[in-house]
Amino acid sequence: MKADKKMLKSWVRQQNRANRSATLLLALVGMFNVLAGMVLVWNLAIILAEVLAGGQKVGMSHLFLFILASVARIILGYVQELLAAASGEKARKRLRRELLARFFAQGPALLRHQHSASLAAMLTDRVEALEGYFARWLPASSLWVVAQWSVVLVVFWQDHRAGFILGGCCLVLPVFQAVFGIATAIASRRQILALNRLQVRFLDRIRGIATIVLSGNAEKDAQGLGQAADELRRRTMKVLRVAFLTSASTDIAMIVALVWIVIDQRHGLLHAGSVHQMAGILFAVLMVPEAFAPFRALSAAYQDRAQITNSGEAIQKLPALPESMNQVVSGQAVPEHTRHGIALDVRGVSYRWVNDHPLALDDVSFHLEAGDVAVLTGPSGAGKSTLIEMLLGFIRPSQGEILLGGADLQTLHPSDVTRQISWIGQKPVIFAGTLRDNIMFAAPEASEDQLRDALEASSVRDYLPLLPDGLDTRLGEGGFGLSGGQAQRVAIARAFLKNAPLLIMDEPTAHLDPATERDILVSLRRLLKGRTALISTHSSQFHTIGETKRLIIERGKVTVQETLS
Ligand SMILES: Nc1ncnc2c1ncn2[C@@H]1O[C@H](COP(=O)(O)OP(=O)(O)OP(=O)(O)O)[C@@H](O)[C@H]1O
Repeated sequence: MKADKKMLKSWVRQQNRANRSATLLLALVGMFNVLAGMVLVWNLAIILAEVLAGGQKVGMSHLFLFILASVARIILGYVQELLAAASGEKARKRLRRELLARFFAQGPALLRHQHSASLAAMLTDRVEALEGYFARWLPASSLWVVAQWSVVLVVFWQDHRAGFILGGCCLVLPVFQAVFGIATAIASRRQILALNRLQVRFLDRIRGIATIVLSGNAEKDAQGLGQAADELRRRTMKVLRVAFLTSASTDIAMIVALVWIVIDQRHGLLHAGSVHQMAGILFAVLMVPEAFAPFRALSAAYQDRAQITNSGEAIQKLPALPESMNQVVSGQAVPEHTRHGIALDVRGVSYRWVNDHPLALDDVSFHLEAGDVAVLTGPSGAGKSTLIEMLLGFIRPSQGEILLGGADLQTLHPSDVTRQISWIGQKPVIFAGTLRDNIMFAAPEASEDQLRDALEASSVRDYLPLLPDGLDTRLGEGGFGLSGGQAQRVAIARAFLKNAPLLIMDEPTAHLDPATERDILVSLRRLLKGRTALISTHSSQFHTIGETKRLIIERGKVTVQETLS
């Protein structure tokens, strides 16, 4: 728990450092704004004193300085807004890049312990909610003490008694900050948790809409959703109430300072000996709101501060980037492959998902020569998917090593690993976009000739006439749907285009009927030529695909390892 807090603090410090120059620039502009405010109020006080003294001509220089300071404040305020928006946007872009890198480095393993709705919300809502932290909280927190106490000092220099009163009232503000700050942090954290619960619940319901309707539970489920939405509403109202109380307490302190100074200075106000004396008292009174403005900006951004802790905690739960992603290994080995494929060596590999649970992989060893086609079978839960995730580089062995083309997977940059491997899973992901986009996604730089060959070899060409716009038909959410077999051919076409020397497949025909499976096997046979392959499957049809090795895995151990002639 303590270690988590330490990590969170260091992450927040790292974010603050990354935004330091923008924060300092904003604070500097804010300080100029405060100085312009002093010039404005001083000249206004003199003009008012001259008018109140009766009949005296208003000095043109004071009027000019008053207008100049007013225009300067408008311009500085505008510049502040622009800089704040730019600073918030830059920080959000940086965070999204960091998050995406972590998501991609983890791959599918991430979805085993995080809900996809939480991940989507983290990348969108949570990062968006940090805008205020970078754009408002950081500049306000670095400016408020300096800005507020320079106003108090200037008032003190003009009128000692008024300066003392103003300073005294300002001293109670940190107490309010401590009390309401804790309350805001708690309320805001509860609001985020309620929002997350609603998002997860909502996405689950949308995905399972058919199951819910067919089970006759639609109304009950809608009530559940309504309750979750109501909880979020209550939590949000609580955050707003605390924010209102913080703002009201600052206003009370300001009114007390104002009334106190006016009562204390009433004799001077009514019987001032000179315009200068009257201007001094008016200046002290008019500067009261200016003295409280920096704290008001700070308390308005207090909710934003709570967001960084909430988001930071969620981001910290994500696994860190693998070290090889952050460092450039000089002189690192490069995997070697031949025109037959690439060699794969798995040596004494073990892995445990959860401490105290049995090993998911227990001292697994096997060797594939370039061009070998290994069919991996075993009962459910034996460790096939765990092995595949490890070969794809998403998880790392706790013991043993994996050599790809003679190079240790651990020492390779993840992009070097992915270049060597094509992966075909049970259900390929079809993105919203055209069929062409979906296939070219594997190799965006591929030529039209290469695309044509991939369409031919994968048999995608066979169903093109059935699609309304052929290759340009829009697929995915809101687009045209593909059957399981057609979608799997898209995955095979991607693998042809990528042309990687190692093919890894995880039950590529699991959801297909026997006839479609046979068709897919024809395309896969073509794909296997000149490549090494490891195919995890429950289907006996794969024993006819040109298998050269047979591996059986049970309870995390390779129990059978045969080389076939
Ligand atoms: N994220 C995880 N957290 C904890 N345990 C896990 C996790 N993923 C897998 N396991 C466990 O590891 C073991 C191997 O699971 P794995 O998914 O690799 O089996 P499999 O052979 O691919 O099964 P199937 O054929 O059903 O897909 C199982 O006991 C499983 O419960």
